[in-house]
Amino acid sequence: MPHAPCPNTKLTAIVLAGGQSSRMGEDKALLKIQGIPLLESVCTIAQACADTVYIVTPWPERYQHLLLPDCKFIQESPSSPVPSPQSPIPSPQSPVPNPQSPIPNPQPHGPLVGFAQGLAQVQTDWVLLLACDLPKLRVEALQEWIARLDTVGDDAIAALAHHAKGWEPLCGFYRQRCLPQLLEFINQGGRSFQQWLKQNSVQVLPLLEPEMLFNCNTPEDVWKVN
Ligand SMILES: Nc1nc2c(ncn2[C@@H]2O[C@H](COP(=O)(O)OP(=O)(O)OP(=O)(O)O)[C@@H](O)[C@H]2O)c(=O)[nH]1
Ligand SMILES: [Mg+2]
Repeated sequence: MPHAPCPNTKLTAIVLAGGQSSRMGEDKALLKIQGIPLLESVCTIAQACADTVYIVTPWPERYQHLLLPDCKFIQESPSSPVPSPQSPIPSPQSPVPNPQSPIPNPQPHGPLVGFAQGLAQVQTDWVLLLACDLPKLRVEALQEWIARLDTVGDDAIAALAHHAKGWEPLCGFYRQRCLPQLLEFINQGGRSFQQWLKQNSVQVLPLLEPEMLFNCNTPEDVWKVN
């Protein structure tokens, strides 16, 4: 049953779907978990939490057949890592390439650059960033986090869960106004979320349901959830 959107939440969601899925050996976004492609389930949850959902990917044509009502594709630009006045990234409304045309397979820049290209389109103060490989996401847990955003200190650029390996960057919240410093970090060659976050103030979100962050990277991971 679809969840009702959070009232009064001016939030945008960005779902990243441009990874190589090299450990999985097939595109994780299309992988069916309990019969539903992962990208579809993650976007359904994103829509229950946010007013606008963007999917950042270099290959939107791959996902056109999925049930993604009202999600907007942002086609990741392969030639320019970050948006600049000379090379604006296409607007989310711009037509996606004809599926009949040859499928480009550019080398992706990695999730940090994908995120920056998405963030450049965002109009709300806060953004929920999600990987597309999170089969155990829960709307209620995300909504609990959303309810805390009003209390996040002004100096924090993000509100994220923290675990033994560091911040969980691909299931959490960022302030839109962090874009200039993110672009600066990327322009200096930075590509690591953890390195970028180390340079900034980040608020910790309580991780009440650690299993929610389980991400499906290998075929063995799929057996655990299917
Ligand atoms: N838009 C975009 N998303 C990316 C890019 N690289 C990774 N992602 C996404 O980031 C999330 C986490 O990616 P990983 O779990 O590291 O997966 P991956 O890079 O696809 O897989 P591996 O090749 O096995 O590391 C997934 O949602 C990926 O689709 C990128 O260059 N662009
Ligand atoms: Mg992963």
